[in-house]
Amino acid sequence: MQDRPIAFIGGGNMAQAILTGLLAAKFAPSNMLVCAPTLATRKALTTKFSLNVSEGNCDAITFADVIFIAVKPKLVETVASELKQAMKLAEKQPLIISLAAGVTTAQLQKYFGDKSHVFAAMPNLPSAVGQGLTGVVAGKNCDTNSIRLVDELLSCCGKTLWLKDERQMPAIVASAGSAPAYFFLFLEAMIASAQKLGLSYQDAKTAALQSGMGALTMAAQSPLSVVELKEQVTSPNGTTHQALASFADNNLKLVVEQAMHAAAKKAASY
Ligand SMILES: NC(=O)C1=CN([C@@H]2O[C@H](COP(=O)(O)OP(=O)(O)OC[C@H]3O[C@@H](n4cnc5c(N)ncnc54)[C@H](O)[C@@H]3O)[C@@H](O)[C@H]2O)C=CC1
Ligand SMILES: O=C(O)[C@@H]1CCC=N1
Repeated sequence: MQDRPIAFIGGGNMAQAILTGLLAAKFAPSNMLVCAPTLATRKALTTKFSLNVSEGNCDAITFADVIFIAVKPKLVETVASELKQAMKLAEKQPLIISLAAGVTTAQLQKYFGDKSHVFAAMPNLPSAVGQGLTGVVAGKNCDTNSIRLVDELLSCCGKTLWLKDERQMPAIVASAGSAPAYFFLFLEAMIASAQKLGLSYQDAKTAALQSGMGALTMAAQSPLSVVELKEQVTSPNGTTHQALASFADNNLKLVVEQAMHAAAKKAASY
């Protein structure tokens, strides 16, 4: 699998996160092509990863048999019409894996043609460190072998979640695609508060990060529920109780619910 030629349309944040995950899983940079319109991006990518770059998206068709679409959702249709032409000329049906939020397999099938082999995937940024979560749905023409291949590829970047019902995709966008940003925001707020309480930036960051990593590791490994773990931290009328009461007064759960609904609603709007 590691010697398969793979191309990316778009070389931004998400393409680079998946690339980093694949390279860490021993994919050869010489088997990777990134098609990016801006010279600065192409130069940065060659310097950082020593892989192939091209200004023209259609080079992806001759180069690869797996193509990640890593442009903004609104650009997928435009990019697809370019690639569709090249696919016709080359008489090739590469596997198309869209990373675009909210773009469905039915839309992809329409953009790339009825015979195309499309996957709608929703990864997240921790793919770069092998800790990603990718929700994924296969289009109607994808056979067992291509599903297995896509699963193996995405698994190089973390966990995969194959959705039985594509209507769940906005929920995956809200709870995985966008979610790393919620944790970064929470860390940002904790670091700033710890500084106000007297810690240096570095100590505040260490305290927040180590507590976060410790809590997430426990939540992943413990047989106890997150509610039970939370109770283990909370002494009756102690310090944690005061903090949690303040969160409750400010309706943190509702704040989170509203934020995730807003993300899901946006995903369903593309
Ligand atoms: N950033 C994230 O955490 C996640 C992003 N995604 C999805 O990944 C896709 C890309 O997002 P990001 O990487 O964050 O955006 P980005 O803005 O970092 O990267 C997009 C890249 O596409 C390039 N581009 C623009 N027009 C192009 C064209 N016609 N042909 C080829 N390349 C073109 C841009 O130069 C840019 O480098 C989006 O659809 C987004 O929904 C999905 C999950 C997580
Ligand atoms: O913010 C966005 O639209 C993209 C999709 C999920 C994460 N980033």
